[in-house]
Amino acid sequence: MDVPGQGPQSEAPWKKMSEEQLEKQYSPSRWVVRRGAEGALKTYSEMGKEATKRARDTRRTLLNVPYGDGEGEKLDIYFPEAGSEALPLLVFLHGGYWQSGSKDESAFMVGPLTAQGVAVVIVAYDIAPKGSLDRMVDQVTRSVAFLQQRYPRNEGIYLCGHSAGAHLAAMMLLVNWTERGVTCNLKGFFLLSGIYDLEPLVHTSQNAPLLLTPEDAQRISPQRLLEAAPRQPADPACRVLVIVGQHDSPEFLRQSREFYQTLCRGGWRASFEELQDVDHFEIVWKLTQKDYVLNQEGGGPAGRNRVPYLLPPSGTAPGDPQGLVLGARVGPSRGCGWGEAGARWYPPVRVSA
Ligand SMILES: Nc1ccccc1C(=O)C[C@H](N)C(=O)O
Repeated sequence: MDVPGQGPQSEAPWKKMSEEQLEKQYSPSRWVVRRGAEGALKTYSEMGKEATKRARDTRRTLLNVPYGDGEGEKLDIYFPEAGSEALPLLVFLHGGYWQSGSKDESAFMVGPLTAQGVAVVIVAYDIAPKGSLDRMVDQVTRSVAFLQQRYPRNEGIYLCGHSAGAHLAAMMLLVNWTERGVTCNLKGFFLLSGIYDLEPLVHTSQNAPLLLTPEDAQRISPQRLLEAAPRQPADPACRVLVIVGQHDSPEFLRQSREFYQTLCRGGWRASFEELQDVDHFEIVWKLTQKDYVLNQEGGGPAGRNRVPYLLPPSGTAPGDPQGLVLGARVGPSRGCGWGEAGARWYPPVRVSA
């Protein structure tokens, strides 16, 4: 399958690793630098539960909205104060290696984002062993189509996924929405510490409930699918922000970097950030904190050293593009951007300026 010198797979470093090394690379909790492995998992879970409780106690919600007939096909919607259906929707897909986690402990970003006028949707999907990876991908696809149909006046759907959830979000880059009978207003993807090539996992203990074969892994790996058949975004303005933590494992860093490069080659408006001083779990639970870099406001004058992420630009003039604005790191940035080294991202108002 792999021809030397033909793309990242040919020199994939994981192929030279021992079973033990590979196991460690794909155990995010073994790379954390604070709290220890167990402490990191515990804090992550506590933060998620607390944030979800707070979100449900303080926000206007629609909980357990069915997006399909399956028992597990439910999503929770958290609304900002101002009642309108013309809102940007941030849709979150939780992590947990497709075998742990739930929507009921994953409402991390609801506080900071709803306070800024964004509706947040947390999607449940059937984790293994109940669900197969194919089923999860199909469920997430249907949840996004459902949201578009239920909120046709939305100001953009932004998919955010963490870890395994970033894989599921990335699979949405490949969906033919027309075949699904919808025109999705997908405006952006925030992929946090994701896995985009599943093949290495086939050889780790994580595969026990997943039962993936190398062929399955190939079929549902966005990295492999996009390498084999580059696909263009339906909306050329749609952006993809690939983010990984400094204290993710080298394999996780490699996966993010290579996925980002593949997106660039395929003509996507992609950007890559290695977020300093955060690990695989902090990268997402810190979304509970309004001063976290990923919760900083988008927009603002060009030239300021700001990193707009998950929030809409403030002070946008009427008629300007609304919605969430993906990263504009002003300063040295890695990789190809829009095909040029050191490319920057600017909010839409700046692009045309
Ligand atoms: N609970 C999670 C939530 C989100 C992302 C990963 C996990 C993991 O548990 C990963 C793996 N089992 C680890 O111990 O590193």
